[in-house]
Amino acid sequence: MISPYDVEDGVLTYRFYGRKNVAILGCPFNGGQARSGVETGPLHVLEHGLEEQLQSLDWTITSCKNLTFTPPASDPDEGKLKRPRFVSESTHKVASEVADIIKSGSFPLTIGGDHSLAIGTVSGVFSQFPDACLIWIDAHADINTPASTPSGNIHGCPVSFVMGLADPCPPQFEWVKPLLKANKLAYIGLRDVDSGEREILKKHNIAAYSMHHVDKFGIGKVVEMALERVNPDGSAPIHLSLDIDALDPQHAPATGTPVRGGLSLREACYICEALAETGNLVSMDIMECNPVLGIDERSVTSTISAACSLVRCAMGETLL
Ligand SMILES: NC(=[NH2+])NCCC[C@H](N)C(=O)O
Ligand SMILES: [Mn+2]
Ligand SMILES: [Mn+2]
Repeated sequence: MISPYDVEDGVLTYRFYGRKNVAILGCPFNGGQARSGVETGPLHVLEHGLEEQLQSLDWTITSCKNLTFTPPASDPDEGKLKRPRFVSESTHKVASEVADIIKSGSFPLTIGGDHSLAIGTVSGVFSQFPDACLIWIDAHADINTPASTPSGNIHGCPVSFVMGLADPCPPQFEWVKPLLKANKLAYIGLRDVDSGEREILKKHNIAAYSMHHVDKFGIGKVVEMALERVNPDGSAPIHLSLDIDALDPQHAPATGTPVRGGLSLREACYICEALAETGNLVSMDIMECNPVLGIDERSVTSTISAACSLVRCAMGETLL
């Protein structure tokens, strides 16, 4: 049984908040990887009408702001890591914004930008909800360490940073606390995992459901198993970090590191709905939409509208 949920007059309860207040945090940031354009993701998602869509789901938008990120004048590589200062300073800012949003009683909805931003969102959420768990929906595990990263792109490393696996911790990231424990993390949608990452997943016995598991068990069972692993008694707050490349490129082609054989739109929607159903969702990231990489108007629109659909599902749409 998936953890119980409260439905009152057909409206989902978000039990860690008194009312349905959401603060949208646009993060036009691209420093965690090499392809420009991902910084325009938030603008496209908002122009698609996300605010109105959330309002029609009875959410009050308490704030909607875009952060600004300015690259430092000098930012030499730290070992293999590229743009360590830019990523560190930017994600530090995101962490404090997310923490402030939660303190003010709103649900932080963070729109990226590349997935290195999750260093900030996870740090912010776990500073306020120390017993939270993290559901990471992605083609990639993003758990490379500074030693294992094949690319040096920090968007492939955020999970290792928030778990404190980077040893030694790069000096730029000393502010990041190891708030995430291995038994509080579950992945769904994996299909492009580096060999170093595979070792880390095994060593720490992290709940990782790949596309193979989705095919084998079906998405309903996979979500149930994932929640059972990270939230066995159903009481923990949940942060959802969603990389749009978890979707099959058929549905979300405009992204920097697409991988074939991904989640159908319905499977991804189902994950979001099931998490909403728990009533325990406290925060969500939607990352890695890169409109510049769409080959035509249609591929951009399908990517952005998929992102908006997933947000709406997590914010209670289909159960209303
Ligand atoms: N957030 C993402 N799209 N990450 C892709 C990571 C790709 C690869 N594993 C790397 O470390 O570079
Ligand atoms: Mn990815
Ligand atoms: Mn990712």
